[in-house]
Amino acid sequence: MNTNLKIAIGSDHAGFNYKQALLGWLPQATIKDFGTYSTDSTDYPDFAHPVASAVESGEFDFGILVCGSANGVAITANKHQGIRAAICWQTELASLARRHNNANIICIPERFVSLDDAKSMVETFLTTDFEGGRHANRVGKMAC
Ligand SMILES: O=C(CO)[C@H](O)[C@H](O)[C@H](O)COP(=O)(O)O
Repeated sequence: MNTNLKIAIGSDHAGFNYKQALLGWLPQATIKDFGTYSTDSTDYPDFAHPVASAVESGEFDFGILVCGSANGVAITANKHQGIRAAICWQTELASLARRHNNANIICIPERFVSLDDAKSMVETFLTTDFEGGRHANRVGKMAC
């Protein structure tokens, strides 16, 4: 995995355990933890917005957001004009999110996937390039 990538990661309480596992698995030099920092009940926008802003600014290359279903963090992150946040529950979806949608944040549903699948999705997401071509036309039309 490209250790030069700068990655922003965040979760609510329902995504905390997988966030911590991913922190211990990804190269530490390239990742910043935006919280949450326990399993105490939290509000996912409080963590999704900072991660989205960090990626949208260009300070970080990609974001990883984890919550129970991934819906909350994805809906929140996609409020940001420069964000293309994709909910992924299997590795092929993580690949397509990068290849076809040029996604810059992966949203993982902790309560619905295994940790091994989460790791596989993250590795695929971070190592797959956008294909451009016809897909670039479509991505260019996303803004409203
Ligand atoms: O937005 C969500 C649900 O679509 C996230 O999965 C949250 O993690 C979830 O709502 C948290 O639920 P809880 O009952 O408060 O733990």
